[in-house]
Amino acid sequence: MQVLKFGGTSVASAENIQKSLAIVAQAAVEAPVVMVVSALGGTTDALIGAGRAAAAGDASYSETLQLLLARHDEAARKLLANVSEETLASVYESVYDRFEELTELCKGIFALGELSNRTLDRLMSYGELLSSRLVAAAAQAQGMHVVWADARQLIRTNSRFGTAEVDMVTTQQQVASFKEKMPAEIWVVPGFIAADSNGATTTLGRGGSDYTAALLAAALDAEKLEIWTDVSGMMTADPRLVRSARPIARISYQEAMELSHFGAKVLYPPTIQPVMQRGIPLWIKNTFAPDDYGTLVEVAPPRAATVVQGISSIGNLTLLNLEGSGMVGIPGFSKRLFAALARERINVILITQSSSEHSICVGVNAQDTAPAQVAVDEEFATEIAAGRIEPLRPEKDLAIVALVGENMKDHPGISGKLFGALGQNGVNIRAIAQGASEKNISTVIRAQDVRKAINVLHEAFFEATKKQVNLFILGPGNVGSKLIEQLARQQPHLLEKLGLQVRVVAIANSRHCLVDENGLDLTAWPEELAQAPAQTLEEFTQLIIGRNLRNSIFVDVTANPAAAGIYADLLAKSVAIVACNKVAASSDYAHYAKLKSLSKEFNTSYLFETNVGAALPIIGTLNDLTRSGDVVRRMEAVLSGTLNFVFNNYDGSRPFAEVVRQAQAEGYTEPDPRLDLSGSDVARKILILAREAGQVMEMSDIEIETFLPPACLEGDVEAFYTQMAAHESHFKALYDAATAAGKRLKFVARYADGRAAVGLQQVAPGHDLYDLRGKDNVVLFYTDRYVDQPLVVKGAGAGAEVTASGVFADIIRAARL
Ligand SMILES: NC(=O)C1=CN([C@@H]2O[C@H](COP(=O)(O)OP(=O)(O)OC[C@H]3O[C@@H](n4cnc5c(N)ncnc54)[C@H](OP(=O)(O)O)[C@@H]3O)[C@@H](O)[C@H]2O)C=CC1
Ligand SMILES: N[C@@H](CC=O)C(=O)O
Repeated sequence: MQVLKFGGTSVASAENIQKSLAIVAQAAVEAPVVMVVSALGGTTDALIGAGRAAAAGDASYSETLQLLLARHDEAARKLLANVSEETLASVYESVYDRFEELTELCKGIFALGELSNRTLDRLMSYGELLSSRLVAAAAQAQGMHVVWADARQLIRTNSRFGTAEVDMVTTQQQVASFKEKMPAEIWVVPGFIAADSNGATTTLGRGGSDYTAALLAAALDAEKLEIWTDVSGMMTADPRLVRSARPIARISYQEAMELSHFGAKVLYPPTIQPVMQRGIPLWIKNTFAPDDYGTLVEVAPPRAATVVQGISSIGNLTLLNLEGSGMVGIPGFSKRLFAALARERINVILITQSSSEHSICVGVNAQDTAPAQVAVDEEFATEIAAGRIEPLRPEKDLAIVALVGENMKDHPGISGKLFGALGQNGVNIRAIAQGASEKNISTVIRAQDVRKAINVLHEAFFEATKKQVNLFILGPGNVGSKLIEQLARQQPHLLEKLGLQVRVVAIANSRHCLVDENGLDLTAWPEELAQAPAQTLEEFTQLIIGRNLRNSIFVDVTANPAAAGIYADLLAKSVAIVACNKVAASSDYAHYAKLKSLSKEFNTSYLFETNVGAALPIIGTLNDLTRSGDVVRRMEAVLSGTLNFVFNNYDGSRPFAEVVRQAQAEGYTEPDPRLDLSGSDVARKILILAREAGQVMEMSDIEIETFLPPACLEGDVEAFYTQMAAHESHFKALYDAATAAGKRLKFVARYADGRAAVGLQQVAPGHDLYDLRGKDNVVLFYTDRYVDQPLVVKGAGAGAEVTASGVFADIIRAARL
């Protein structure tokens, strides 16, 4: 024999019932079938609602019953369209009779104003009684040899209404004798319901139809049990939370049990025990895609390709912490804690105790929080009054996320990877539990982190080839728009070669903010951004934090001080920062140091390679030197693309101001070009290099020798250009003097022994800085290892395209951390 169970969606409508019957008909060709059915999807909830309404004196329960009747009536008409009048009348009678009973029952509840567990069990049983009658009639109408079997005559339980426990021995006997009396090709049996020794209706818990099927499979020693549902098997994670979740083909009973306990809703947890005891294979199949393989739960599945089989979660969790020095070394505290909870019938989901014995922590369903608190505080009233332990401390809004897999046993590094992946994404772990069997590692985290945590873990354990990265880009100007262009072009390459799915979730400037959590269209963004709503920087920060997406990176492509002010908040939430904005790294040393330490503390990136020399690997090289123990003694550099361009192109044949305008037009200058021309931009770059070399320095420690007449720095940018034009002779004189000496003008930054200065110099031929073309930058590092011959980094040091490519490279570094 074989047992096939069809869940609520599989029998939710006449069409679905037809699909289920087709599956049964095909199976019956091989061997007799026991078809266990749930109530039509949504019926049980409706019945409970009607019962509660009636008990509360709300007459609207009768409308609920009418709706249920109409729904069953409609299904019956469709399913039985071709049967004789006589058959139809008899089916209708049985359906209407049930509704009459149901109506009477609800009237009684209404009159008494009370809904006991016993009555509720009876009330709920009508869902399966009706559906199974309907399915049996439809099967008969199709010419199948069907017997309707009342589960209450098959499955015996005790009289604990609501949570009845099965009497296996009597159930086995009743099933055997029924089989003898009523042999048939197909039995149709209502799931979920049973009866106690007095014949009173009991139920097996929500989802209990799976259990009914497993009990019958065990009692009949069936060849197999099939659970037909609306998904193609047990999944590696909840597909509503993880898009890339996939079905698990083969899994052991123990693993399936762990996963079903931890919220894999396709299987009611107690289902596995009866079939596991007899080694009956259990299939989970999809009624709506019957050809899909599904999941086979069996004794010894082949070794899985992945160490972890699935990731599961339980929401609505409260942690109860019992703490106090009075517990240490005294036997019996845990026993009393668990006894107090058990007296209130509170189920303990998770237990942890530190070896200091100073605290015990248990996880319970959130709805049990208040009764648990009362029960435990009462139990320990004496100790609490004496100050030996604290009153029970509940922590709410938590969830469990668990890794499940038999291969985790004796496999080092699994917990390390788990903690690393969660830690990098700012998911704080409140408690941990791992049984000695090593089949399950459970972590308790904030409920609001569950989606992110499961996705991060799914990527870490199942998608070695893919990691999703979520970018929030502020400042799509000169550099920012080039960056977006490069990202759009390289997305396929990143996925294929680096396994990175880089999505731009938000783009904002000072006026608008465009957001799409599924990733923006990187071609249409300029028009869409212009139409998008306004958002303050504070709101943008909250957007990044609030979305709580895994592997989030804030990309600051502005020159704005306020934007630099949000890094600390983001790093503290494990959001990585990639900035070409130089404000933060050149701000007060204390702030710079705080950002560096937050990045360490929260194990996330703060990268700003483009702050010096655009995309040239200057900061990276310096970091490599110092990390390997070298000491930077001296640096000599040209760090302004703008100034190098200007002095390479100015010879007095056209006005100095015009050459500066050209540098601005070509995208080398800061948004405010006065920063370049005044030497301030170079000063902040040498400051950043000195700091990265290990010096504690402030901007005020940098000596800036400006070559601009003071009048050029008064007023706004237009006044700056006007004043430069007015002082043309000053610039010409600087040029002529250098040329007369056979030298070139270079704006040079120098650092030595903790002191730094920037200024214009005449550089002679043969000097390392003399032959520096166009907008190039160069840095000469003199260190303990590079004593006479410096380590030189040289190349294009400004421009939107190259700078964007440097930001891009930092994004990849942050993504691959
Ligand atoms: N050009 C280069 O060679 C290099 C540049 N950099 C750095 O790149 C950064 C950007 O330069 P660049 O692209 O030329 O500058 P742009 O002026 O072209 O772009 C700046 C962008 O920032 C936005 N922005 C400004 N203030 C805010 C704010 N408060 N909130 C949100 N968005 C804001 C602007 O939006 P809006 O249009 O609304 O004002 C604009 O989109 C600068 O920090 C610069 O130092 C670094 C290395 C090299
Ligand atoms: N304005 C800067 C650009 C990069 O920092 C420069 O000219 O070097």
